Amino acid sequence: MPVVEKQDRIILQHPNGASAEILYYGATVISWKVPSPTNAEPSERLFVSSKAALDGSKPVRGGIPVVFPCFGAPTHPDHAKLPQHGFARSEIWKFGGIVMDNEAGVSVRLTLEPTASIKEKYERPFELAYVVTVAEHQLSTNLHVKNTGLSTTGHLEFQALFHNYIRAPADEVVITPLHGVTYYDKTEPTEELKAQAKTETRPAVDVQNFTDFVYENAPGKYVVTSPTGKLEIKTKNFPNVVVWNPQAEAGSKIGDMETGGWEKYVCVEPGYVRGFVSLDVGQTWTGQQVLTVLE
Ligand SMILES: O=P(O)(O)OC[C@H]1O[C@H](O)[C@H](O)[C@@H](O)[C@@H]1O
Repeated sequence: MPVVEKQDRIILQHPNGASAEILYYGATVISWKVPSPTNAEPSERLFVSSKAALDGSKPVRGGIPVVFPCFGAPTHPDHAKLPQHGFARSEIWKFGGIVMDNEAGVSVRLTLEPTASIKEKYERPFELAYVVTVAEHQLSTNLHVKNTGLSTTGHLEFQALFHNYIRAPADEVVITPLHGVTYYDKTEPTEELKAQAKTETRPAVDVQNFTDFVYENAPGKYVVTSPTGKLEIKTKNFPNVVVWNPQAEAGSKIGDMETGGWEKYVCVEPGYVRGFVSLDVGQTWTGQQVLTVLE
């Protein structure tokens, strides 16, 4: 059975060995094991902290949390009552059916509509559908956002991001090609400095120091390279990418981060987080990423 439904999660199994696990909580992909073109033995490509809560008590520290409708602390009046990174990563999604189940890919849909707990803090009408697909060397995630409102409720304004925790030795991993791209540095101490546009000068971006950079007008296709593997991230409708690694400086202050966890991953997070997507009534926006194992 290539799609296995358990009480708290769905497991996708591709006939050639790749697999993924998705929690209903947050629609969080918490495991992606995949063979590489040169090694038929599937290996885990995502990082999940051993201290992460997987029981729905708090967002998962690792895997691929879905960030919606705000990235970071809310800045839009519609999001004012929401926690950091919004509610999508901490709500229970529904199973919306199998989309595809063959050699080309094994794929399921999860859905989220306003629940009582969302309505307490967020009033906009919306529908989310999240489609996760496992192929031989690939994992694709697609987020479809629909404005289900009436003409009187107006535009749906939101941010969205896939918070990928890519398993890799943080002292050796590099991300390309970001040379020449404008970015904002969230590690700066003041709001004024955080808002200052900088230009990336490195041909290959590393995270050997505490890094929390939001790249603007990013190329949409990235390669994450380390001695343990090479991964391509190809995106659609995500003009930004965030590169985050807290290193010991900030990582040791994160309650659900295992000791030294920051040495084991880099977050490369495609998103729409500078400004807002503005969706007219009845319209749907789709953000997509395709992760391909190259080595
Ligand atoms: O601790 P969390 O709410 O999961 O956020 C973890 C991190 O997410 C993103 O990468 C942000 O750019 C960081 O500033 C933030 O620290």
